[in-house]
Amino acid sequence: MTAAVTAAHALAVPAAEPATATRDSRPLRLITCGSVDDGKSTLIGRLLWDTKAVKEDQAATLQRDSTGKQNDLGLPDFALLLDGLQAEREQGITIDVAYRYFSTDKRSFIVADTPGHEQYTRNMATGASTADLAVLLVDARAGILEQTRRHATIASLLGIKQFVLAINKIDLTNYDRAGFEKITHEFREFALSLGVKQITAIPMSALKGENVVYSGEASMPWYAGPTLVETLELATVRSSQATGFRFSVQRVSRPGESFRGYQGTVAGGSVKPGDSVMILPSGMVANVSKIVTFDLVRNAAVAGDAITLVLDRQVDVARGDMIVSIDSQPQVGLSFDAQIVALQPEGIEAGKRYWLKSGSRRQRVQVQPLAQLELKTGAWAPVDTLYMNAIGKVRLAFDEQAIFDPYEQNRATGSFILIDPDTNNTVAGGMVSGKRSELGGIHGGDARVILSLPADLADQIMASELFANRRHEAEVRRMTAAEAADLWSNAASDI
Ligand SMILES: Nc1nc2c(ncn2[C@@H]2O[C@H](COP(=O)(O)OP(=O)(O)OP(=O)(O)O)[C@@H](O)[C@H]2O)c(=O)[nH]1
Repeated sequence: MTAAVTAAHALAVPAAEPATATRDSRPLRLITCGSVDDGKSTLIGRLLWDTKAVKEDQAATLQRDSTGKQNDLGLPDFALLLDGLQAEREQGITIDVAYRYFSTDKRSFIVADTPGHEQYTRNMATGASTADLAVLLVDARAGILEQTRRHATIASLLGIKQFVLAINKIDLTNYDRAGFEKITHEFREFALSLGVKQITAIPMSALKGENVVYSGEASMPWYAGPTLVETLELATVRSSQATGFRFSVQRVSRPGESFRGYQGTVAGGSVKPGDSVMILPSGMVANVSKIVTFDLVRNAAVAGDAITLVLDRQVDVARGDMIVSIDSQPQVGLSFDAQIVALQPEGIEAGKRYWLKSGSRRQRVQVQPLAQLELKTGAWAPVDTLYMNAIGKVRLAFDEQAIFDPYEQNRATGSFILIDPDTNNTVAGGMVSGKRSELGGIHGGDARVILSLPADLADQIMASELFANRRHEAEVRRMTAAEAADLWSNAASDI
């Protein structure tokens, strides 16, 4: 066993729990992104190795598996550290993301380790990416690619404001300073169009460990900036979000006649016994009488806590309902605007009905693509279909009241995935920007169709839909075809 392995063991970080930091008790969460082969696995492996987060058994396996594959420094192939995860993934469909923990004496870190583009975007969108910072990997020889722009855009849509541009494999360009500066400049220009200002560009060799944990000064005397880990140590952890109490009911627990509790995870804000809450979508009101966890009665719970909530009266609460604070409520409505990332080759078709899943809620939704982001120019172009990997603005039209917060206010209650009912595939991940204030529900999207019918028949159809779906907010309008066309083009230009 080598000295390095012994040290690694001494400082090993438990796989299931983040290490406790000595200064900032909140770990910094980061994601790494880049194109295939930019060196993501090598970088994460290097981070774990150089911060001594590799456990003895892993280190021994790594040394063994790397035999014959060492780089010119005689170091193992760090990407192999992550291969175990791939095997896990092949066995089960539920593991989308693994979190790797490492720490320095200043703070602890959680890195979301997601192989491949598809799962990666999916996890961003389902809220697994609660990241404070994104590390964007670029191959120093290739520079900024469309994938770099896409990942930067998605990360910024997801509210990430701190970026590290890791210009990797700099050793393969002979540590070329001009090349590094050119890539940095190009990325800064692009990032400005996203409104991203906090960018640290670092020339790096993940393979050789230069400017990752240890300085690369010997090879790059021209670079006086921080290493990756120094940057991460100074990054800020996002403050908690701006919504009130949010609790999505996952299970109604009725172990006996006298006890009825609602189980789930707090998705925003906090709650304590005595608080007045509202159950959505019914709008019924109750007070919290007790908060229970698996072994304790608690006097408060905050975002992230898994609890059973007991109310002071018998109210009708079902799985998928949301219990919220009375004084700060989410938006309830039939039509919302959202931004989505299409994840499957079949794309997102106008008017097709999908399942939308957000927290424990699952609802039918009709999706109307409105515009697609052109990655080269940053402009939004009108579209009817969003193909794989496209980032688009859409309108969501529901049959029954939907409940969301704008994503920027609450990542959990503002994000969703779309599932194709025919294939059961997750076809998109999305973030809600807000409720539509104009025509409610399906009418915004369907106006063209319904209004092309004779006016009284249109009224009849709308009235029966209103009745069937309890669309309290919907507005029945009688219009001429020209008015309808105007309404539609105004709505389309309003995206
Ligand atoms: N010379 C050099 N090679 C590197 C560096 N970083 C990674 N590599 C090599 O580049 C190849 C790809 O690295 P990976 O870490 O597997 O890349 P990845 O981005 O994780 O690739 P995927 O897992 O396929 O997405 C491997 O052969 C690495 O050894 C570097 O800084 N310098």
